[in-house]
Amino acid sequence: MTPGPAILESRALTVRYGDTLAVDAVELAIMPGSRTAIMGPSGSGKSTLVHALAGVVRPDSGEVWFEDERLDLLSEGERSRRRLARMGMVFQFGDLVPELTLVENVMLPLQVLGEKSRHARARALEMLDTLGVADLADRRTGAVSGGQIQRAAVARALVHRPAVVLADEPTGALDSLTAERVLDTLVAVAGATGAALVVVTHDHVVASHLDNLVVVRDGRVAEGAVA
Ligand SMILES: Nc1ncnc2c1ncn2[C@@H]1O[C@H](COP(=O)(O)OP(=O)(O)OP(=O)(O)O)[C@@H](O)[C@H]1O
Repeated sequence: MTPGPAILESRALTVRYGDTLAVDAVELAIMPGSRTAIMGPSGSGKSTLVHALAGVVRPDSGEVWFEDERLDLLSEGERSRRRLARMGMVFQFGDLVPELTLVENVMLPLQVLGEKSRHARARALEMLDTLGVADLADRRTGAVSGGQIQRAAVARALVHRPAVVLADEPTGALDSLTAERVLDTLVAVAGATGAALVVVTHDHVVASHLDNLVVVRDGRVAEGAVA
């Protein structure tokens, strides 16, 4: 099969955990620069789907295409390199390294890509500034708020200008006002860098900031709609 115009695409993607069919023959196409919400009941397979799209979880069958390449056929090391270089990930609790400062965390993707420390630091500070937390750059995660950690996590996910940002409940641990602000910034910065955005969420307010809605039920895409 030839790859389509999507930047990230699954074909008959299936993931099992033992007897549990977590993702069941999912067909999903993420277009460049698009903004997609993935919603559905707890345990319906949203996280597993996103992790399989990111190449973290290898499918039992089916295909994952990323930038015209079969991600699922690559070795773990190659998948990890593609992910670090071309994807950004944001999780519910930020997932920053607590021993590092915010700026050191945001520098990580650039350093993995071989950028010199001085340049990486300058770009990381710029991105933290865009997210409104540059003044906290030299603090560790223990000394800032949850909303500020999520801003730094968004900065880390976008600093290397990835093609796609995959976010799994990125604002799930925040109060609704902070969540909305973080999400607004995520959408704006992803838009400015041209990254496609895929956000798993339980929150209809969060989904309303995005353009496409994918509903997952029992591991299947139940519905795809353009808001
Ligand atoms: N590591 C694992 N080992 C075994 N089963 C798992 C594992 N991870 C997920 N599952 C199962 O796979 C199914 C899908 O889980 P998944 O976490 O993808 O759902 P979800 O829609 O993201 O749920 P939630 O909204 O509660 O985070 C569930 O039945 C879950 O119990």
